[in-house]
Amino acid sequence: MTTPKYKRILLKLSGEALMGSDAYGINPQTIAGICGEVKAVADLGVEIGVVIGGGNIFRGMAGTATGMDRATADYMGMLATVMNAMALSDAMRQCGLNARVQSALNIEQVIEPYIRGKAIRYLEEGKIVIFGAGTGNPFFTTDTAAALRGSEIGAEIVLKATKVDGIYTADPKKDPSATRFDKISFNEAISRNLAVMDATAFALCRDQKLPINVFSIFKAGALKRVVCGEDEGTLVYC
Ligand SMILES: Nc1ncnc2c1ncn2[C@@H]1O[C@H](COP(=O)(O)OP(=O)(O)O)[C@@H](O)[C@H]1O
Ligand SMILES: O=c1ccn([C@@H]2O[C@H](COP(=O)(O)OP(=O)(O)O)[C@@H](O)[C@H]2O)c(=O)[nH]1
Repeated sequence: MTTPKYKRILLKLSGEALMGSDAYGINPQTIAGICGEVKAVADLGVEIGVVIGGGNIFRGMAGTATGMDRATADYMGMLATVMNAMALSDAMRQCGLNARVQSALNIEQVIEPYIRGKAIRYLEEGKIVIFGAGTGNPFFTTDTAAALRGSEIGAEIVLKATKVDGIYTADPKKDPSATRFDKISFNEAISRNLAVMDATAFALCRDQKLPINVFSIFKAGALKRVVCGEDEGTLVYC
């Protein structure tokens, strides 16, 4: 059996990863595929915390473009991540995984609040914990929520699952000549202003000495390869 390199991980799934080829929302085949990738890692005995984005439903910055107050738009974005968290937990249940959702915003009739000790207990019991509502604060992103929750639960690494297969010298969607880094230090990633992740998230992980690996969620088996310490995506190190 393959031996995982990490005992506990924090997986950040971008909201847009749930869209598949749709224009917005959640694509059932895509979410089922992602659950399959997560199951392959859970079956190795790895403890998994998940932070889910909301960009497939609502993005705060898009709201402000229409003149909406930034904080109001950000709260709407956080509620979007709650919907994704609920959809993901249900899809996980359908593929035989035991998941719990916790929310950084209080909506007790819908999901339980974020309680760090309880989240850690669930992880120890082998349950997957999905953290909804980001950090619970406007002006932040779910990447920062991943850095925060990853630090809080004592994860050994933050795995950022996204649409690109690593960190490039420039946004590969806009610049076809961009080249991929195998690894990059936090300081270089921050000083190069790489838009793949926000500086707050990079800085928090750097200060907590929590490495990040950026990889493609659409590449079959990539998540398992990262967890097993194989060369996949881009590693951000201290
Ligand atoms: N230097 C870079 N290397 C890799 N991806 C980058 C870079 N700059 C910008 N990106 C973009 O960042 C996105 C990954 O961030 P993510 O949070 O998943 O996306 P979004 O915020 O759009 O949901 C990629 O889809 C890619 O287009
Ligand atoms: O701690 C947080 C996390 C998220 N958001 C809001 O929720 C939206 C969705 O999160 P994000 O853009 O990080 O999702 P992703 O890019 O991963 O799909 C953001 O645009 C913000 O408006 C926020 O205000 N605070």
